[in-house]
Amino acid sequence: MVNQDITITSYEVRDIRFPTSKHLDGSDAMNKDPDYSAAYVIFYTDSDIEGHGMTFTCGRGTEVCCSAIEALSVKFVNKKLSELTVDMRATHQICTGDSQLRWIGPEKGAIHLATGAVINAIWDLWAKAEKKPVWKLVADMTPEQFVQSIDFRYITDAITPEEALEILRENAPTKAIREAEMRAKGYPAYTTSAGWLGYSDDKVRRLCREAKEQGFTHFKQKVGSDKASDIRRAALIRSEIGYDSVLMMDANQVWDVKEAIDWMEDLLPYKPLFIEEPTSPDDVLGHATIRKALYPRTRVATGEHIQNRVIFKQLFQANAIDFCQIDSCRVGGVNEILAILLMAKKFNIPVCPHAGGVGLCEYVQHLSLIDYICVSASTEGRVLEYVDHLHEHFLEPVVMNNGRYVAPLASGYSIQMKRESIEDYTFPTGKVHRDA
Ligand SMILES: C[C@H](O)[C@@H](O)[C@@H](O)[C@H](O)C(=O)O
Ligand SMILES: [Mg+2]
Repeated sequence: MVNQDITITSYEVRDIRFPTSKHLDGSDAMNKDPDYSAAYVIFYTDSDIEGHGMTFTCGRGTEVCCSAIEALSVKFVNKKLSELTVDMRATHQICTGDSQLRWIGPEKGAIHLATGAVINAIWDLWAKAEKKPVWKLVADMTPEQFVQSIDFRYITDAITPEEALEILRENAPTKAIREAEMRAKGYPAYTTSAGWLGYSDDKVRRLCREAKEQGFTHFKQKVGSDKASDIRRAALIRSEIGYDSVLMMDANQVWDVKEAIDWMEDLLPYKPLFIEEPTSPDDVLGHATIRKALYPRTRVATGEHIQNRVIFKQLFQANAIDFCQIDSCRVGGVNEILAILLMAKKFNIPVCPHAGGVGLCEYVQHLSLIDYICVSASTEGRVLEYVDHLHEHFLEPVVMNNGRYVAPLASGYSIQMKRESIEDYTFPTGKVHRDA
């Protein structure tokens, strides 16, 4: 493969922060004032192709992820791209299997967020070398190549490589039909940006109206800070979107298990499709208890803080969730996502990725296309999150049309930021921070 005859020569890591807390964009009951940020990495090569990747953070702490990215990136210098892509499972394990770094995980927290950035940058590099978007690179893989990129350690009690192959082989003959459909129609989305907790009622009302006009039929509301205000806000949103549209609710981990059930009882009249992150992301059995108490009056969703495939496995095994919200860089990048998509398919749980923040929409559009074309072969009950912030900083920002993501066609993982944005928002030396 001539395309891949390139070698990584160096890397650059940047701490990039956007002052979104100024207008409370992205605010919720737990994250009251996020500054949407990226721990960002660029792999340079001996050609003009660069691999870009990032992991999403909320401001303070981005420097910790940058340090972890440095620790991992150095391991890729002098590697040939072909040497990395020939065995993507082994490439993933360069990050997750380091015999010393592993101690500060394993496969969780800042070091795993860093793995997400680094592995995603390698996929970006590979896809650019092959002149394909990442989703198409994966959609063109044989079932064997797809499975070869996954680390099945710790999940074979839920799905074996053979079972994974069976799923992919069954879908392979019809992949082209679904690909054509996605190119023509795009992937259905829902919006969160109308319902941030820190927005005034008037602003929420206006944003709901605008989103409806743009074709959205699914809306997410932030809850969990003050029950009376949640009830008032739910009534307000319902009055704007009606009961033909779908309302979701997101508590961002604020409640204890019993508190979650009691609080939601009072919000059920507004018919939320699901309650997202009702409690700690590590509490598998707590999610199962909440689900048992509320199902089917509402359902349970989680994923943006689920640290790895093992916890997703347990959530599936324990019947703890109804919607699986993979996060493109919370877990260790594309490889681990593929494992989670396959498990979700086996347990018949729809995948509705977490997006928003900065860069997450750009990433996850690829993942939902992979899910539909190769794995789930269904869009039923599936919507991909959309948040209308910071897209202007990307070279190839997401494109929405009538409440759907338009399939991205540019090479790579759509995550490359404009050089000017990288410079201006680098913390603390960039122009935006110096002038603040
Ligand atoms: C801090 C962030 O904006 C979160 O509120 C956001 O990721 C949210 O949970 C979501 O589901 O989009
Ligand atoms: Mg959320």
